[in-house]
Amino acid sequence: MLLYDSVLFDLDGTLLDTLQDLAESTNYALVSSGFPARSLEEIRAFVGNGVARLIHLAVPDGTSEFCEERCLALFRHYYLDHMSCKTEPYPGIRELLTALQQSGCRIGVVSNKFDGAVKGLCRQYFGDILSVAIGEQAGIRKKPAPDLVECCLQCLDADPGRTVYVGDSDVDIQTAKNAGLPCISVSWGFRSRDFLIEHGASVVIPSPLELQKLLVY
Ligand SMILES: O=C(O)COP(=O)(O)O
Repeated sequence: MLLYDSVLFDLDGTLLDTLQDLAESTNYALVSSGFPARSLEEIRAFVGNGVARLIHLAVPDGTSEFCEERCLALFRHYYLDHMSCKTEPYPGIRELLTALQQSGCRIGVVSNKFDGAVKGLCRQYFGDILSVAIGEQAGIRKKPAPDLVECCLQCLDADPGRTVYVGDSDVDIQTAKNAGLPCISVSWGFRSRDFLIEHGASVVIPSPLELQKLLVY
């Protein structure tokens, strides 16, 4: 039995631990641009609002728009070639997705990462378990605007009244709210349980196995 007929997942920090590859690509772009590298913890805090925002926060204050754009282009190019070097699904995620799929759940992914990388990573790690994976693209506002979620609901032909959103960040809590969906926050990703509660999380789940027990029973 399913608690919800459809589940929309965030990608980075929720399904996949992408932090090492994001950090290495960011530091490649920074150092190639003559800027100092950033620590893993700094980069963890910068992720969640798309790669343009990540690079904007990572470059030194006062960097010109031209240099920031060039750094972003270096990042994108390098990341596409290195995005699955150290990236892995969190333990228990494949089992969770398989259990949902076998129970007939519609599963979508909604990410602020650029669309090409989102589709590539989802194909590589989850094959056809996921029905739809949507990332940042021209003409659709990023999360926390509800646009990507609405697009995903449409592609899945999902009933919003029977759908839940699952994510690891404050951006995800706000996105679910803006889209009118219930939100399950998860604390195995890039943000702590305390941070999520401070940012309005009503349900925080500590592991994919616990989430599986909640969603499939
Ligand atoms: O690129 C990012 O900021 C990460 O995006 P996500 O957490 O929405 O998957």
